Amino acid sequence: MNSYDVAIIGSGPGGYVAAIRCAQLGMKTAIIEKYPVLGGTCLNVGCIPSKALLDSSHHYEDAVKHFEEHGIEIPGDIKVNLKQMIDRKQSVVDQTTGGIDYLMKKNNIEVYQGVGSFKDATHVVIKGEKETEIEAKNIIIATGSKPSSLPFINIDKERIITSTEALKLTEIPKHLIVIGGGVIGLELGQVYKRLGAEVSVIEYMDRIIPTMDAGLSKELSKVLKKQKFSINTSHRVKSVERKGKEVIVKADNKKGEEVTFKGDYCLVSVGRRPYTDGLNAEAAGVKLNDRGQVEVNEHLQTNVSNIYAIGDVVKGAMLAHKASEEGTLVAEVIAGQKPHIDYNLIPGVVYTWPEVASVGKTEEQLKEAGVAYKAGQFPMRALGRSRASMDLDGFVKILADKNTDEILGVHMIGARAADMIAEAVVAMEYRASAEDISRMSHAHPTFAEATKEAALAATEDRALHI
Ligand SMILES: Cc1cc2nc3c(=O)[nH]c(=O)nc-3n(C[C@H](O)[C@H](O)[C@H](O)COP(=O)(O)OP(=O)(O)OC[C@H]3O[C@@H](n4cnc5c(N)ncnc54)[C@H](O)[C@@H]3O)c2cc1C
Ligand SMILES: NC(=O)c1ccc[n+]([C@@H]2O[C@H](COP(=O)([O-])OP(=O)(O)OC[C@H]3O[C@@H](n4cnc5c(N)ncnc54)[C@H](O)[C@@H]3O)[C@@H](O)[C@H]2O)c1
Repeated sequence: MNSYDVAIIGSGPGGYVAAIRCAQLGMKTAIIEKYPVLGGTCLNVGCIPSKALLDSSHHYEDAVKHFEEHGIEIPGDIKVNLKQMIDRKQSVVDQTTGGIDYLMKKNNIEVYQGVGSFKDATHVVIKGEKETEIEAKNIIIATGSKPSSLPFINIDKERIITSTEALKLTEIPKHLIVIGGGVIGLELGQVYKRLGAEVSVIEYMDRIIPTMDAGLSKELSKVLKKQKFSINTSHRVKSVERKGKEVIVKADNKKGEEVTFKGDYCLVSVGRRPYTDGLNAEAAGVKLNDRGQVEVNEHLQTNVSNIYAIGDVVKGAMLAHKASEEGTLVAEVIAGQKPHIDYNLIPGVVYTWPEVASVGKTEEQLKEAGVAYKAGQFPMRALGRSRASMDLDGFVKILADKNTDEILGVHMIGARAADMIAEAVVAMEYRASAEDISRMSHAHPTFAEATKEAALAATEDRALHI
């Protein structure tokens, strides 16, 4: 039987990063993945394919709506070739997952294909083409998550679908009904909206992206409505029914009135659930909590001391970069180091256009905690860079401690906010004040100038260009 210092179950951004870090630290490492392709949700049916489709559909929308204004004329009709778009997405995925194969080989990590199932706290049985058993001193559970649904919905994967099917449709929906106005619903809703679908979003809470700063929800809602999205907040979905090619969704609005939505596809994007099916965690004595997550302490150690868990299968934000940070942390803990993750500084991004990005506390959280704070906000439309590219929507908002000026949260919506948020993460990591950012030179013309201007506004209400 093969023995390892560490065996990792699951090869998503949590598992494969943990494997690389373990190998870098000199540990004999194995990784077990149930699918023939490495990379997990993020690389195969998550982050990467969704961004590939967002990019393609963005190009199409630009060509149809904005090229003429830029002085670019395309003779004849501009058409979508959905098959080519989906094929390109798949080739991006294939290149990316191929890169993980290369990294496993480069780091001498043994890859096992099959479902990993605990036999006991130091042995895992791998049920693939043949059954193999391995032994490991330490085991990391990185089994991720799966889409969740509502009890009365039958996901048929044809017309009533999850994100996985939405990434490989063979036709553009005429009317896509999206249940859940969170990250997946809005990103994939925007893909099909740009390609010509009518899109209706049904959200249970009183605003879309309800966990982010309310200012961001409001601005994104405004922009999406301008893009002709139908946004229906405070709606409680009560039935989803398929009749041939039609999907009928019934919901109660805020007043308790029944509202009926009729479309040809319905995307269910109401969150994801931790995935431990087939893992046989009980054989190792590993405890799950009542939400189905693997229970861990601050070192991401389970109740069994040599078994750790990371990523979507444990508490916290279900984000690829959070999973990867946890993978690194656990590898270093096993190696006897004392790493640390500041969860407050894990940024969150929604890749709609305009992009939405956040780090730290929201205004709602600061108010609830009774923290005295000041806010500085700067609109993207006041930037030369925004006018040059015609990306006028959005703003950057900086929240800083009223007394010390330390930055407590940064919330932005606008072109390239996903990349711009990195400056805020660095600043907060070093406990910068708003004045620190306001005194740093930001290249002109860039979208990042909005961050400096928001910092000036937060420091002394002295933004320059407004
Ligand atoms: C449509 C979509 C878009 C997303 N976009 C983003 C984004 O832009 N940015 C971002 O940060 N996050 C994004 N996410 C979330 C991101 O994909 C997850 O947070 C991330 O993949 C979690 O990583 P993980 O390693 O914990 O688990 P996963 O990536 O889910 O990987 C778990 C792996 O474990 C395997 N596995 C499970 N059980 C077993 C077993 N018993 N034996 C062997 N293998 C097993 C699974 O097959 C899977 O490959 C997106 C998600 C979706 C669905
Ligand atoms: N850009 C990114 O980082 C990215 C992209 C996609 C997915 N993800 C991750 O994947 C996970 C799942 O994404 P998601 O969009 O499914 O979840 P989410 O939690 O972002 O959004 C789910 C939405 O559905 C709403 N909802 C819940 N029950 C409902 C109901 N009965 N009726 C109507 N609305 C309801 C919620 O209020 C919420 O707004 C998220 O945790 C997210 O972090 C991240």
